[in-house]
Amino acid sequence: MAVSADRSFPAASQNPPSSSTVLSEAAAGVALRSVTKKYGSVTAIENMTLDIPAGIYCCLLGPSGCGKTTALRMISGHESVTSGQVLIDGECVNELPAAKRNTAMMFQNYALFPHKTVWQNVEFGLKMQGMPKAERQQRVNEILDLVGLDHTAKRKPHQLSGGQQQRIALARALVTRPKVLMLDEPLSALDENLRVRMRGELRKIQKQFGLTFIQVTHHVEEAFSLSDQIVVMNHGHIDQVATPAELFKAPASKFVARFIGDNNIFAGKVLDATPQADGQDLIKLDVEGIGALYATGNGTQPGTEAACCVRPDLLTLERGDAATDQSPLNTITARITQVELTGFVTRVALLATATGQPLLHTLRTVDAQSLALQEGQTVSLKWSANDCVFLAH
Ligand SMILES: Nc1ncnc2c1ncn2[C@@H]1O[C@H](COP(=O)(O)OP(=O)(O)OP(=O)(O)O)[C@@H](O)[C@H]1O
Repeated sequence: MAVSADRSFPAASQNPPSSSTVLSEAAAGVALRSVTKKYGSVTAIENMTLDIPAGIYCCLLGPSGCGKTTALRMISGHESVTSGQVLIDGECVNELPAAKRNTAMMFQNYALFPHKTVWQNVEFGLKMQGMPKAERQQRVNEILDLVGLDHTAKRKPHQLSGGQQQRIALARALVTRPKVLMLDEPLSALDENLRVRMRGELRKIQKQFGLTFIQVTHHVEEAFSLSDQIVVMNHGHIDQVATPAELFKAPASKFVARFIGDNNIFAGKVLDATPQADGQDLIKLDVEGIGALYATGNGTQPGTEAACCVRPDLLTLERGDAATDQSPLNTITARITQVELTGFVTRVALLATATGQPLLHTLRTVDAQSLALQEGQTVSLKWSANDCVFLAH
């Protein structure tokens, strides 16, 4: 696979090495089988089973303390498992030390040696492997060229920008030709603009090499923009494994719907579930104070406590009270508490008239302006059952 001509790493040579010469190892898949990790009385990970196919960008996403770093460190070998198995390329690596797992780790703070030059920093892992000098020189030169930083080889890390330090950390991780690269919050030290640019570069290099990348992040947007597969974690468990598009369309639980942000969630009791032609059920929920709401989903029984959610962009807002509306859509009346113009999109915060529940609607600014929305107005919000995701837990 040749390095594409439009790569954005600056100052790369005119004849960059191809990624296949720089990284000759094939990517490996990673799997966890019923993995549990306990620190004394604290259970950080409980019975986690996961498959990460070779060559994908996978993000472990979740709030602080949910166990993402622990999961990553067990894969890399920096942490042992209490029970269960970690498989790399189908082989159980529980007993293999980190250095023997054919993986590399890129740390949050880059962990560059401040007293060593860029060149020496990148060379370090190869030296530890006992690689002969001539081969080391060739490898380091190739990878520095590839990340466009060969001209910084003699500098110390503090003489580099944040983005350049990040690229050196990446080069140092890639130079050992790992089958899996693990990244622990690699962008968190960067400012917002650089973070967005560097995540594009990370994604690009992962695709170029076809390597398996596993990244820990608590940034929803970052996980969405980088991943082929997102693993949403909650209190040491996996709540959902999905592509970004699937996660956006159909969060699997109240926790996921909340964590990925801005969904309107209604808790209620299932009244009935009617099978539809597409294999999904049309589920009628009784929501206290609001009445019946219709959602689409599967696997529920009447009488079950459950919830449903709808994205803020899938609501339709109409001026005026909805009390007499007989349409088949879900309809509730709400009062606008804030209209926030954020650019092309306007965010409208509301309170449900019947219950006082906070709600959010987003719409194109041009549409918000034509509706002349203002704080204090009473409006109706409508949405179809197809856009309303049933949440069993
Ligand atoms: N060495 C340790 N000793 C005891 N408890 C630990 C240790 N490391 C982690 N834990 C606990 O295990 C749980 C999971 O921690 P972990 O660092 O994996 O979470 P995280 O999702 O990566 O959080 P963050 O985003 O804040 O880094 C937490 O309750 C944490 O306090």
